[in-house]
Amino acid sequence: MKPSLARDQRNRKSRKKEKAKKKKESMASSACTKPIFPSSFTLSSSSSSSESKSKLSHVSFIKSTSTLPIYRKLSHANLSKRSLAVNSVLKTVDPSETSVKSSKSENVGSLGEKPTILVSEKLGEAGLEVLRSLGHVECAYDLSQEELCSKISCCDALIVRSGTKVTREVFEAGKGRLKVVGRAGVGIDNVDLQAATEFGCLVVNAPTANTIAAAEHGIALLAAMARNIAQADASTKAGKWQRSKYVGVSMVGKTLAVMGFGKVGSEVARRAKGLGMHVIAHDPYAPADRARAIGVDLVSFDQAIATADFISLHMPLTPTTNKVFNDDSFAKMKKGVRIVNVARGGVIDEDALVRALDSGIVAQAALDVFTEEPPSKDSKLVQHENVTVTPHLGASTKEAQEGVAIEIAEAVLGALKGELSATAVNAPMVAPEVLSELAPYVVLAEKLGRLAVQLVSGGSGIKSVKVVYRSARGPDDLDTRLLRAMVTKGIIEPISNTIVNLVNADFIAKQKGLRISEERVVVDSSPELPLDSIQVQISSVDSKFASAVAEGGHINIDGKVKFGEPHLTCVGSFDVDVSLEGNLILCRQVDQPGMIGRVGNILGEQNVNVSFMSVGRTSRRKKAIMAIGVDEEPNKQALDNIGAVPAIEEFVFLKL
Ligand SMILES: NC(=O)C1=CN([C@@H]2O[C@H](COP(=O)(O)OP(=O)(O)OC[C@H]3O[C@@H](n4cnc5c(N)ncnc54)[C@H](O)[C@@H]3O)[C@@H](O)[C@H]2O)C=CC1
Ligand SMILES: O=C(O)C(=O)COP(=O)(O)O
Repeated sequence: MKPSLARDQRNRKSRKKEKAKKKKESMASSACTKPIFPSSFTLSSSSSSSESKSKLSHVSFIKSTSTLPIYRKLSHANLSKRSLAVNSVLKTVDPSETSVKSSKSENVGSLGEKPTILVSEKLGEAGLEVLRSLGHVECAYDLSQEELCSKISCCDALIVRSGTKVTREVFEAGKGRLKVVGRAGVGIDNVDLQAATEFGCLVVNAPTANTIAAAEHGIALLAAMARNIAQADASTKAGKWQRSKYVGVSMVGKTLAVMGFGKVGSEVARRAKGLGMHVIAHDPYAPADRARAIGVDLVSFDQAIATADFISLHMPLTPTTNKVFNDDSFAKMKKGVRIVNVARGGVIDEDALVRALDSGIVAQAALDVFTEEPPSKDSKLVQHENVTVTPHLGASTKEAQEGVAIEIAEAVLGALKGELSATAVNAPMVAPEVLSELAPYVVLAEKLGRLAVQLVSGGSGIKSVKVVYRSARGPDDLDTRLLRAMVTKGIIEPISNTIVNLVNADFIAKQKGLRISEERVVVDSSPELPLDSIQVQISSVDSKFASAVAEGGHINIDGKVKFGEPHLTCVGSFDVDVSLEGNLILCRQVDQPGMIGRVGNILGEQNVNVSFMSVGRTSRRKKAIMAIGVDEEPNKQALDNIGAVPAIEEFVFLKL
């Protein structure tokens, strides 16, 4: 079987331009109660493959759920090197909720209409300025949960620090509009990540800018605690002169156990070494060579707490670390141990700590963080005479706050533009160079998914989908997460009202009982290209177009990227070659002269423009498949007339 030639390519480019212009004119804009972004976009390479490969600034977005594509050019002037514009798989707006007004979006670059960004806690001015350059910024602090839920429905992004609880209710209230939550700092324990993922909302944080501030605060608390600085200060200000009461302990030569040897933990360790301390660390995930490089021994949890004179906590609050310091662990500690916590209050059982302080197991504690913030005024822990406290000041230096604000502002704006951020917390991170070369295949993957699902006959529940990637590259040399997400999007969106994106694709597939498996086939093609072809198979379903069912009994379609454009190259076991744009009619007929003309005439009579046509056949004068690309949707009459052509055995109309 040989694919026959595509025709009518001459005017393709000019038609495309016209379409793009039309779409621009009818672009959506927003009111407060309406989401401002057009519905789900997918990445499309620009019309020439060389353009799309060389620069992502040539990448445009196509609104693919509608027959009216919207093209936009991305401005990359301010893109952070750590993130890259790829796609709008992060856009979560429900098409049914999108308002369409005449466009004001010409002057707002790739963001279209200005997004609304709610900042619910104090953020450095430098970051606010970055945000204001592209969005409407509303700073509203100390909101109650109800107030936050009410405001969020009008917001595209929310920026928080540690004081805002971004609960499931908040995501529910922001559904259809809220696309990104930015945590201006490290710890994301105040954000319900599961809910964020379910609602397709990206969560990004600013993980690096406050590391030093937190480490310095840890060291400050360590030294202040060892020398009773806070207590002595209060006593002296109260008119006392208690020199013998506030005799401290030395740090030099003492053992410090750093619990959590990540960014902050290792900076604390480095500084403690400078103070002449012997530093050990516990972190089940930290590489031993990094510890060795700083002169730190990695030890077990029990070993760390049993040998330390000082313990400094730097692990995140997770279900595993929740109250990991409890009666049991205090009982294993060296009597008279001193504890610093600049991580999270929740890693300590605070009642158990009070008991350990009272019994003398713990001589002193210095705490920046609490289970409940602010802690109650009569908290026994806060009031304990051997406890030094600060009100969650670890990240609060001018430098850190400025850095964090800029870091989060860039990440949030990037996410709103459809970029994948290097600081995404609930989405896979795909390297920029990988994204760049996968861009045209992203479009292909979604279109194949969208086509395949339309070939399933109504009533057949889809349970199992297989995506086969043919590539000259080895399986480890191809990151397919993005492609799998796009196939999932293509399959699920036409048959449900769920918007699928990179954040929620796997979750939504699982929730709908859809098993998406992947297979890599190494083929003898150019390793320069990431992929030769993508095949989507849907098994155990009936098809409304029997010819789409391949020998194995599953619906089968293949596609390739040709000249930067997605092409359908196989339907069932018939080879075709048709560009995946506009709409598609697939006909199976007896292979005989005049078929193209007859169908073409029927469409022409109804003013339906044919963009491509391709015929694949089993053998001469036997069965053939005709794939016809059409710009407009044929009316019922045209479709009935096609069906009435005697040689046509079956046909199907598919929207791309
Ligand atoms: N008080 C404050 O203002 C600040 C507090 N923080 C807190 O400090 C924490 C650490 O921050 P970074 O060092 O930047 O994060 P990080 O992610 O670089 O380091 C955390 C480390 O904890 C380790 N870890 C995870 N589970 C563990 C366990 N069960 N036992 C021991 N180690 C475990 C991880 O492997 C990782 O190496 C954050 O999660 C945040 O809660 C961070 C900045 C400021
Ligand atoms: O970055 C972190 O994890 C912090 O705890 C800092 O919190 P903050 O932004 O100061 O409320």
